[in-house]
Amino acid sequence: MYGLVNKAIKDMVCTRFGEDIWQQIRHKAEIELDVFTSMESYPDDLTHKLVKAASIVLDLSPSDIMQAFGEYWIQYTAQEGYGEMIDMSGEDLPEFLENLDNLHARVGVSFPKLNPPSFECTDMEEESLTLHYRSTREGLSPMVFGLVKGLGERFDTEVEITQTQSRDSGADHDEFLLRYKSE
Ligand SMILES: O=C(O)CCCCN(CCc1ccccc1OCc1ccc(-c2ccc(Oc3ccccc3)cc2)cc1)Cc1ccc(C(=O)O)cc1
Repeated sequence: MYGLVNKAIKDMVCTRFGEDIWQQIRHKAEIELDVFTSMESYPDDLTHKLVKAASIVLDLSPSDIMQAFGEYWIQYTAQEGYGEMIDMSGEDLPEFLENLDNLHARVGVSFPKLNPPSFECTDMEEESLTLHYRSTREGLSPMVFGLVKGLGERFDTEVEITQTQSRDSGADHDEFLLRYKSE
């Protein structure tokens, strides 16, 4: 994952729990680095270690950590200069999700080590859609709940997300039913 992700995790911990909780998490994760370079690519394992250590130190489940991170990612990337990119990708929540693979393709042009997940929308109705999430990475599906919640806040749209299929229980990809109020 690009360092931007690890920087966002550090930033979320520092702003919400303080610097010394971050140091405890970094120590527990046995990570020497204290500064992550946004445009450098780091092993995915480093991010998994951070999530696991944060879950122990904060006494929260890894799923809670990933949901909180997903939500934080939306505001963090907007403040880190990707706000226009997000704004260009859709006028509303469904349109953004339909364009998300294109957004990743655009980022990937400049940053070839990007290994983005794929998001596909089907069964699109006025106030609902099915979101298919495919990733080469294991166990990050709780992050999708937070990402969608964060998008709801960004688009000022009430959204309810339920997982309808899960890789953990044998499906070939994760699937979510999204219900939202169209303004
Ligand atoms: O792999 C998985 O299964 C879960 C990945 C969860 C994080 N994604 C969230 C995607 C997303 C979902 C909903 C709404 C918004 C989302 O993200 C928008 C977005 C996506 C990518 C970036 C991005 C921008 C620059 C990057 O790299 C940099 C950063 C600074 C300078 C140079 C390069 C890396 C990602 C920014 C916003 C974004 C992402 C971040 C990093 C990677 C990667 O390094 O492969 C792949 C995807």
